[in-house]
Amino acid sequence: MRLGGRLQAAIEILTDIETRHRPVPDALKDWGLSHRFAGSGDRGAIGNLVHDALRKRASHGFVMNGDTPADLAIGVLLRQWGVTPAELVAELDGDRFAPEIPSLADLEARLQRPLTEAPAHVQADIPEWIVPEFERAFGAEWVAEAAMLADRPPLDLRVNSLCTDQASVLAALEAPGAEVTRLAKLGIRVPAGPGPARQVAATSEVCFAKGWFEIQDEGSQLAAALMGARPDDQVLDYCAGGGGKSLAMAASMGNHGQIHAFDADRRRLAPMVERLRRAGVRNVQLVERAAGLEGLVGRLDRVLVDAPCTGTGTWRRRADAKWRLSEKNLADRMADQDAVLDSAARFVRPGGELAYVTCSLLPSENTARAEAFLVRHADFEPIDLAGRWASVTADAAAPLPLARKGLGLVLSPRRTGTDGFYFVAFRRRA
Ligand SMILES: C[S@@+](CC[C@H](N)C(=O)[O-])C[C@H]1O[C@@H](n2cnc3c(N)ncnc32)[C@H](O)[C@@H]1O
Repeated sequence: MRLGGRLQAAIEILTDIETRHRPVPDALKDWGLSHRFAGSGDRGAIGNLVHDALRKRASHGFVMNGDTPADLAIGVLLRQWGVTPAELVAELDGDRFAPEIPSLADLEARLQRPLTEAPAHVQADIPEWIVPEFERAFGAEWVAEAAMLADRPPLDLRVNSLCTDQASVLAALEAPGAEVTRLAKLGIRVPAGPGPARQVAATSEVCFAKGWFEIQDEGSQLAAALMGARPDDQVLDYCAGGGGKSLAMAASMGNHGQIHAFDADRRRLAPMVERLRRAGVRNVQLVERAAGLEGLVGRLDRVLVDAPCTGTGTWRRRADAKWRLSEKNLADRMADQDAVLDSAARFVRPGGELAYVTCSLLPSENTARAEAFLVRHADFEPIDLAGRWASVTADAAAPLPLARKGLGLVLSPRRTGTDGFYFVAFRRRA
């Protein structure tokens, strides 16, 4: 396919997402099924156009003076992929599969509009209603922090220390630019390529099938490491989902001790069966029903609450979620977070630890929930994380990413080069 066909495809998919409220992966998949002639390079390029358009929907809309799917997709080419208006017009000329585009003079005029004239939330590419949360989280830095959530993310892998090491995975992978992560000790980062470049299909590699690595953002790897799980610990992963953090902790515990992996929605645990097998993990036990946890009340060394959240820290990967999030969603998640923390706290033994993690950057879901928990649970106290941060990070000079106000650590693309995560831990008084 030529550029015109790819552009037209992206416009159709963006229209589908907008008008039928379709999740991006579903819309891309449907398009692929009904256009089987498109090769993998075309699909990769079209996927990049769609994701990039959604990541920077507000700023593309401002500069292009319109936010139709065509405006956004053309905005990606001109503002992010380095295509000049003259090149675009010349490339699409005579291409019968290309969409109608504005004239060269019109495109050039639009690009004259400086983004610095846009309202701050447009420069930051976030919904306006959420600005106070970002201001509380980052003070004067909030626009720069939010804007980096609109960049294309890298692909991060966590090397499975139960069967190999970083050097072996790096040698086995055919991934241009892959290197060890700066902070996580077992991570490998494959940077995002430019423009139409396809992301490496890491899960198609033989070494993936052999269990050598998992796909896991560096921030998630750090959150799991900050749990500080030791080989003989009894651990509860109370919101285990597909098991990303259980798998990481299992490896750091050297397959010793025990991790009880629970999720209120037991169907979410299902993929873990295959992941555990592939990784050679033997110290994780799936708990499919809440009743199965009753014998563990007051007995666990460490309990992890990887809470349901708005996912604002992962907006680079799920840009459509950014524009769909509502104040009601946020309020619902906050209520879930209080409830899940209260339920999980019962399982911590005296002297044991409770960790609370979100992949959000909003203080309402992070520091505010941690502080509200301590008000409700006088038998817990916050843990100083400075020593633990120093021990789990590969770069001894990496500054402790303390929350701007209040308890806990805040990771973000700008602070730590990772997805956005919040981590706080409490000790139950003995
Ligand atoms: C952020 S995801 C977990 C991701 C997972 N820990 C990982 O690292 O791959 C949050 C999970 O919490 C679960 N959840 C929501 N409410 C819950 C509750 N009240 N009790 C336990 N799990 C809950 C959801 O089903 C979801 O799987």
